[in-house]
Amino acid sequence: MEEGNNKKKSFLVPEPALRRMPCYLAYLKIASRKGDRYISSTNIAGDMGVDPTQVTKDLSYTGISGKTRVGYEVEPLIDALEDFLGFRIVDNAFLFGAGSLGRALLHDHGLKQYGLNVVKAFDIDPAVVGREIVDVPIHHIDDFKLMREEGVEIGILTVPTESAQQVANLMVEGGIKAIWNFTPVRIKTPEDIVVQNTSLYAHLAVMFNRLHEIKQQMAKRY
Ligand SMILES: NC(=O)c1ccc[n+]([C@@H]2O[C@H](COP(=O)([O-])OP(=O)(O)OC[C@H]3O[C@@H](n4cnc5c(N)ncnc54)[C@H](O)[C@@H]3O)[C@@H](O)[C@H]2O)c1
Repeated sequence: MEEGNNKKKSFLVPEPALRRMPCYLAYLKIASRKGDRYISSTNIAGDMGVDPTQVTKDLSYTGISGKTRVGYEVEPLIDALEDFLGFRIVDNAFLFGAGSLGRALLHDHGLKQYGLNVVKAFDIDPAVVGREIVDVPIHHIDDFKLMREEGVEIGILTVPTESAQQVANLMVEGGIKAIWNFTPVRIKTPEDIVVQNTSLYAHLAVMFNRLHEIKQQMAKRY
């Protein structure tokens, strides 16, 4: 699924709370479009299938608290969540591996909305090096070191599994401080590097398993 390499380290905000926050944000934006000015943690909890005390605790990390009886003011809470999650500041990033998944990410408009702007991509394939994909130039990986002075600290890793560790090492040497790792390889990095592993297929496996279990339960019932 999605997990970081930071289990040993202690952070102020627990990862599950951070993962729920974008869902609260999306929910609040829908409420805002409907014209709701206030919303209670009970409503949010009921609609999102979360415990109300959990909602209150999660939202307290933004520094905003609800008012008795009326709940949270929707717009300030949206602002606070976006600020807290870093979605309002756009960070530049490099992408490593402009293949099928890398290209799909370059085409995704959502990344920039959520604060991530891919400015360059790196690959080894002569068929893509020198080209642009949605205005993002593709350079040869060997040129990456020359670009370290650009101060980009975030790297997206979408190379084949066999090259994952080697490219991750290059990324770290080149000044990357946070790696969004889409490969299934559990890459090894120095302690001060943030690694976020993401797998669509892990979620797919959970979906298949749940579907299978529900079908079995239904079959037993009837
Ligand atoms: N997390 C997910 O949900 C998910 C989904 C799909 C694929 N993946 C993983 O993402 C990775 C990429 O998958 P894909 O389908 O896009 O593969 P792909 O073969 O289409 O693309 C890989 C790209 O990396 C380039 N590359 C190879 N070695 C390189 C190197 N040393 N430096 C820079 N670029 C290099 C290749 O030329 C190619 O363009 C794989 O590890 C795959 O397992 C993960």
